[in-house]
Amino acid sequence: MIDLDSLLSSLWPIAQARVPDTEVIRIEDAFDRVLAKPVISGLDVPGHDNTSMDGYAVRCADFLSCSQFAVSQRVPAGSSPQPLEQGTVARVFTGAPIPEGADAVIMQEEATVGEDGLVAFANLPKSGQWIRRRGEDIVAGQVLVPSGTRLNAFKVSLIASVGVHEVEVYKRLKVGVFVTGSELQRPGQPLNPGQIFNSNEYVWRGLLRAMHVEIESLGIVPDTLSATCDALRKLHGCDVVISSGGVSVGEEDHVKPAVESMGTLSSWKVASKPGKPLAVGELNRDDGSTCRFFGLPGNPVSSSVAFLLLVKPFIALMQGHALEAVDWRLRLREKTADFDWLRPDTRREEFLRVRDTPQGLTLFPNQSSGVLTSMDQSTGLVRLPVGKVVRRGDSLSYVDFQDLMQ
Ligand SMILES: Nc1nc2c(c(=O)[nH]1)N[C@H]1C(S)=C(S)[C@@H](COP(=O)(O)OP(=O)(O)OC[C@H]3O[C@@H](n4cnc5c(N)ncnc54)[C@H](O)[C@@H]3O)O[C@H]1N2
Ligand code: MOO
Repeated sequence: MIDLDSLLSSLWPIAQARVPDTEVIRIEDAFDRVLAKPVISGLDVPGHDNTSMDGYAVRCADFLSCSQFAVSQRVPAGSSPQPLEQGTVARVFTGAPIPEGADAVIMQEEATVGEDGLVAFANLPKSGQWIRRRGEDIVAGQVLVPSGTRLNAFKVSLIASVGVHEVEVYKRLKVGVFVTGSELQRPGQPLNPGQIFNSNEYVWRGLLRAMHVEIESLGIVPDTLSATCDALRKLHGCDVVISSGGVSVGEEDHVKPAVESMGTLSSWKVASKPGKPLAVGELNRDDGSTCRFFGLPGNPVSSSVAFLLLVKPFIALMQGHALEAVDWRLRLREKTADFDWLRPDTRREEFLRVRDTPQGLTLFPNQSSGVLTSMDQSTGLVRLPVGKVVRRGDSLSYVDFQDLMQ
């Protein structure tokens, strides 16, 4: 039996060593993806000086000698103006380019057009007023979005604003999942005697979705060696494969032999409660490459805890996230126990489901690894060293589910 710290230390470098593939995709498809190559603007935005108001483009110096002006040209947005004739003004509309020679815009609300068509203005213009300058938003050559950025709506819009329609992003990780157990039934289907519903898969699905990975699920796989081997063969093209159940020592537990027949099993027992039977290994592909495999225990709490402590951080590291952001051991905080725990496990460290309250940590009354409500009703886990007796008032290491799930 390997201790959890040793297992994590052996796994993290494997995840970090991954060189991610990239692909070029259209910006319409780029939301939530991570840029592999920076987007550099090829142009200035705005591309020309333009007016931010409907009104008149003027030359301030003309106001020294004139008080009424002829309108020498009309410039809608999207047109290309002539240089401004001396002593005249140009009718301009929001977004229109400023004619060469003009150096201010006067809003039309401040203008009066006489019967003779000449325009007079209520106020003298200030040089530069109501002109949006070329490049005031973005300049050509500027790194608009650096690589490593997850693209949200604003960033994709920014990329579109400089006319780029394709971006190079990291390929999404593909995670294959299946659950083993002939007793399992899909939610929504009638339960036959002795059957239970598959709930484990939904913890993974929820957490994997937030990690923006691609999920390929085979759903429920019967407890036979051939069905388990088939499932592994179908999924071994994925980056990571996760299963639950069938990793203990019973005759119905086929995951270990199935993995051994298709690759290697590096460990299958962790000194952790819950989550002791845990098959960690790799599956060989035909081209000589391998795929990571995690066979989690079937018990719902064991499967959830093993996923949170081990699989989720592993995948996050593969995605290029920093170790400091991923390793939950750095999020452990000292909190006071508001409970006694007098019969600790003498061979495995324990992760107790607790609630963080103003009085201290309270213990969920049923710590059985089959009791899924203990996850839902708790706020986090206490990490207890092997054999540790807890008395009310003791200081304990606590990690919040928010930190584990984010
Ligand atoms: N003789 C021994 N028996 C067991 C040991 C042991 O060391 N010696 N370890 C126990 C521990 S600890 C755990 S954890 C479980 C793990 O067993 P498996 O991974 O082989 O899981 P199963 O037997 O297939 O299932 C266990 C339990 O969980 C339920 N289950 C399974 N899959 C799902 C699912 N997708 N959704 C909801 N519930 C699921 C299943 O019906 C069983 O009740 O082994 C102990 N036994
Ligand atoms: O380790 Mo099992 O995961 O305790 O129930």
